[in-house]
Amino acid sequence: TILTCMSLCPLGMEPPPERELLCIFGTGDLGRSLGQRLLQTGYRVVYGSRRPHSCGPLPPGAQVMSHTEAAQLAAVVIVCVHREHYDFMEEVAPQLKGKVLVDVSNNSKKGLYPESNAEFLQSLIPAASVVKAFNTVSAWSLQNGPSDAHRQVFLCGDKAEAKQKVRELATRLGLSVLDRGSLSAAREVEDFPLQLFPEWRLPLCIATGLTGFFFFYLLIRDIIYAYVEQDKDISFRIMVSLANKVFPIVSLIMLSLCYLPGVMAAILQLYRGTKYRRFPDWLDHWMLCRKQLGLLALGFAFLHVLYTLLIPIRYYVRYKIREYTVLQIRENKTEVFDTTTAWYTDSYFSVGILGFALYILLGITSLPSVSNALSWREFSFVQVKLFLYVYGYWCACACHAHTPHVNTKAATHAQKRTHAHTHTHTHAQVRRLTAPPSAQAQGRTGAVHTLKR
Ligand SMILES: NC(=O)C1=CN([C@@H]2O[C@H](COP(=O)(O)OP(=O)(O)OC[C@H]3O[C@@H](n4cnc5c(N)ncnc54)[C@H](OP(=O)(O)O)[C@@H]3O)[C@@H](O)[C@H]2O)C=CC1
Ligand SMILES: [Cu+2]
Repeated sequence: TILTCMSLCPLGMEPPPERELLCIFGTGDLGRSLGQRLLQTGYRVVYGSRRPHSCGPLPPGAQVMSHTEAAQLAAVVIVCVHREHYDFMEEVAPQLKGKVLVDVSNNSKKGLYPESNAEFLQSLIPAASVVKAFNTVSAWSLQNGPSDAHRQVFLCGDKAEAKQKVRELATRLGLSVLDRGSLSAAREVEDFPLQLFPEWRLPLCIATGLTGFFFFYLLIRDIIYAYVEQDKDISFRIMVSLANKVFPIVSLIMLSLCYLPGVMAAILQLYRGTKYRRFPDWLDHWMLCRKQLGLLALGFAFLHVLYTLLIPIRYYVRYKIREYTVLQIRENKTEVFDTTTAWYTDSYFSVGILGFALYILLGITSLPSVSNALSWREFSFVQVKLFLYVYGYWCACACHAHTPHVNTKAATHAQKRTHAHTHTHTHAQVRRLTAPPSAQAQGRTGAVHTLKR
């Protein structure tokens, strides 16, 4: 007997455990992918189907039979059927007594049914323990091996042992599991796949609203006004000039909206004398999307930078410079270099760049991966970012407070000049425009001559 035992269990190893049998209802996309993964992981799989003999191709090694037969064989039944078809479950109810039922279903819309799918299933089969799981992984990602983004499984259920079983199963499939509590949390879990950037919604709405508002405001003020009052068509300005006014305005407003609720919350806490009371809902919502507000503000600031860098290569700007140069030549005048203007424009740009650098710094320190890597001391140092913010905001404000000032100064300067030119040259220009090309050439050589002279 010792010899036979030695040969049966060599090196004192226990005999390999019987591979556990799992049951899957439904041979659709998810049923097949999940079954395939379970087989690869070392489970045995039996499918329960309405048409065990005519269902599509199944993963090799799986058995198919009727729902009743399949349910009898396994302790865990994964229901890969849409909720609309759950009524067939009632016929199988006697075989499902005391079993673990896994509900994987999702809905196509929020609030389609009064109760969650999992709770509905539990009410159909009260004698089974329903566990909600796997609804956030897709058939596709199961087939391709789950990537990081598709690894998260949320569990909920009322029976601890049932949950433990499903947790083991999911872990063996290489998924990471998060327990969301009792079955009443199923509704929330079922809403996860339907969520569309929930914390981005409000900031995006604000950004769109502000952009739209300022765009139309500036459209009326600049372009439509010029068209109606002076009969000038400057509609081309919509693309760059107008956009480059809208973006910094929206960016600064979003930045202040990002920091305002924190200040308001602090004031509220001081006023109430306690930090243990809930904030009002609106403030709560607002506080929760601060990061997104800040990131959008950074995005708009970035656009402003790009649009500003673009200015020198714009056709309109190059045209204006050329025109002005030509006028100077014709007038035989030289503009003296104005140190004050040079100082103005240079400091305006440098303040803008520094403001943008602070913006980026704020953006980086708000990333969780960065703030998590900081020690407490470093973290409290980063708290100084509030100060940095104030400074950055001040810089940006200063920059933009200067913008109209510098611009109007330069613009009135330039305008005065061009006006002077147009006034003195109107007749000459009209003559030149109506004159034949040879005369135009003459005019030009005349200008060159005057320049040489
Ligand atoms: N596809 C996916 O990526 C994901 C799907 N889910 C959920 O998994 C469930 C199944 O999805 P999926 O596999 O894509 O759907 P499919 O439409 O591909 O498959 C559904 C299966 O349900 C069975 N079925 C259909 N009608 C009935 C009925 N009247 N009575 C009994 N059984 C029926 C059929 O199997 P048979 O013919 O063998 O009876 C069918 O193959 C859904 O609740 C879905 O929300 C969750 C996460 C991801
Ligand atoms: Cu600017």
